Amino acid sequence: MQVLGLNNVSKTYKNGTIAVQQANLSVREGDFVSFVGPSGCGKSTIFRMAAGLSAPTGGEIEILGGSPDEARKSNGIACVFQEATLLPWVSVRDNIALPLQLRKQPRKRQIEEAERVLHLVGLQDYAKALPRELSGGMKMRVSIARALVANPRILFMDEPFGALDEITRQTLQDELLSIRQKTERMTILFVTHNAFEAVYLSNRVMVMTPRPGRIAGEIRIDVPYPRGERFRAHPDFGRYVSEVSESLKH
Ligand SMILES: Nc1ncnc2c1ncn2[C@@H]1O[C@H](COP(=O)(O)OP(=O)(O)OP(=O)(O)O)[C@@H](O)[C@H]1O
Repeated sequence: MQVLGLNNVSKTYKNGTIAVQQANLSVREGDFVSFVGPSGCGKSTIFRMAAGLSAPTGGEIEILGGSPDEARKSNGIACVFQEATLLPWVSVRDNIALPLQLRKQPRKRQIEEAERVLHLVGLQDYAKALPRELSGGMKMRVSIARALVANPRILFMDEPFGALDEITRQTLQDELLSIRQKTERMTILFVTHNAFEAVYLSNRVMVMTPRPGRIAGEIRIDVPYPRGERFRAHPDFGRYVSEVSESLKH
């Protein structure tokens, strides 16, 4: 079942910058789709349009059977960005509960749901901590938990691990795949500069051209989940990474 469709989608900013030109894409439920491409090729712009945060100047976007704005308002989608953007003065649990609080859910439900996703990201012992007491990786886990708290069907992640060291990054990649296994049929769209990360996580890697951004091609990673260290060490992994890296040069 298609959950996201881009039909000739373009975006020209008011200053005349053509950020995205005629992007076409069909994402099926349960896909893990990564976008790779040079800096400034329009990856974030595509995301912002699909997530209803910015309007396209051409073409159509259908998401969860309606418009991006409808999907955002109905909690069907959630976003995670490179910066964790937590409220510094409230506890981890309340940061996570924020989307439910904004939708005026009963307090009891807010706490139950926040506790549920705290377990999912392994931070159950930090419910009462403040963000400043956490490491960068833990802050990102909180940010992911906050995105998951309202059970989105599509999760947009824009370079979520870009600011983390390599070891933390790999740990979080594994945690994300494990969350995905537990979260039935959640679809993930993921922006990264890193070919290794894209191959490890995704079943589809979309390669973008330099500005104006177009989706130049797709590389399918036909390796079943769950994936783990054995995949990272497998010759197929290196081959896929080379294929993605090569396609970025064209
Ligand atoms: N609000 C804006 N107004 C004008 N131009 C913009 C705006 N946002 C982005 N751009 C331009 O659009 C192009 C695409 O930007 P975008 O952030 O989508 O690229 P990106 O591929 O996500 O880049 P990066 O990998 O560096 O994060 C860039 O040339 C950028 O300067």
